[in-house]
Amino acid sequence: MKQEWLEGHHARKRFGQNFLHDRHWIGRIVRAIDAKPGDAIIEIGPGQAALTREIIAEAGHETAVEIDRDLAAFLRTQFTESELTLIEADALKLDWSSVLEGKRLRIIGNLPYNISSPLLFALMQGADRVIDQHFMLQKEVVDRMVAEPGTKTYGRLSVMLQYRYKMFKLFDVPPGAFVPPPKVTSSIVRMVPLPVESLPKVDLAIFSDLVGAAFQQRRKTLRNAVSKFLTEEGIEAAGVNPGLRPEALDVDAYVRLANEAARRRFDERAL
Ligand SMILES: C[S@@+](CC[C@H](N)C(=O)[O-])C[C@H]1O[C@@H](n2cnc3c(N)ncnc32)[C@H](O)[C@@H]1O
Repeated sequence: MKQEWLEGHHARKRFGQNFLHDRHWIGRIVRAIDAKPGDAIIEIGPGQAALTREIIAEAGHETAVEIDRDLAAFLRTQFTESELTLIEADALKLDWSSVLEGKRLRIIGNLPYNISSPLLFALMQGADRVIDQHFMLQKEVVDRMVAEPGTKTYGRLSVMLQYRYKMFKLFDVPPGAFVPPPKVTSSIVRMVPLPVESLPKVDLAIFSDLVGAAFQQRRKTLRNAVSKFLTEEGIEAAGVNPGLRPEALDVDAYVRLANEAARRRFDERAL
């Protein structure tokens, strides 16, 4: 019997290592993912294989991205090459569009919390090749991802991700499920990319900049918060009341503002 844990491995803070140890919670997460034989699963940060073992048992194979060399060496002792394809790399520096090429993928991970937002944005690039994503993240981050307009947690992360994915917060996981226990509660989120045909057309760079600017000044009214992009009259032309605060607008309203800003920029250039 191979050892199940890497004895003597000290959890590395810089890699956000909190390993799942509790069978009950591992079981709940694996049931939520519900892998089927032949599913093309990619796991970010397999660590000591708490989820990996179960997923490979169900799907037969998994591709995983791990940054820690010691853990990567350990993982190679646990699985055959036909069970695990291991990419030893920093998930933030990976060219996701090439990794996600071809197959319709299911992405999972108990993510290192320090890189969760940039990683979520990087994965958006390849969302058209993804069936779904299941992640464990800090509860506060998941609350922001799924937040509705008009709430305190609604912000840039909510608007940008809700533009591209339908998201479901599934359940919370307490610190005691991990070794070492993190300081915060975690949550499991399911993200399902919306069909490309259903996405409203928008210039993503302008959309992202405008939404970022709006929420940087979330206490101001829109007329002030997005003044770099649109005049008051421009905001009205997009069908939005300039006296509202940024958190009052839904994703569609931000798309309309970004499109109006893009159109006006284009018209200015054409003059
Ligand atoms: C929170 S631990 C989860 C480990 C394991 N999946 C579990 O549930 O017990 C995060 C894992 O991600 C790895 N990791 C951290 N930063 C990474 C990065 N930039 N790219 C790839 N893996 C990373 C860590 O080494 C660690 O194995």
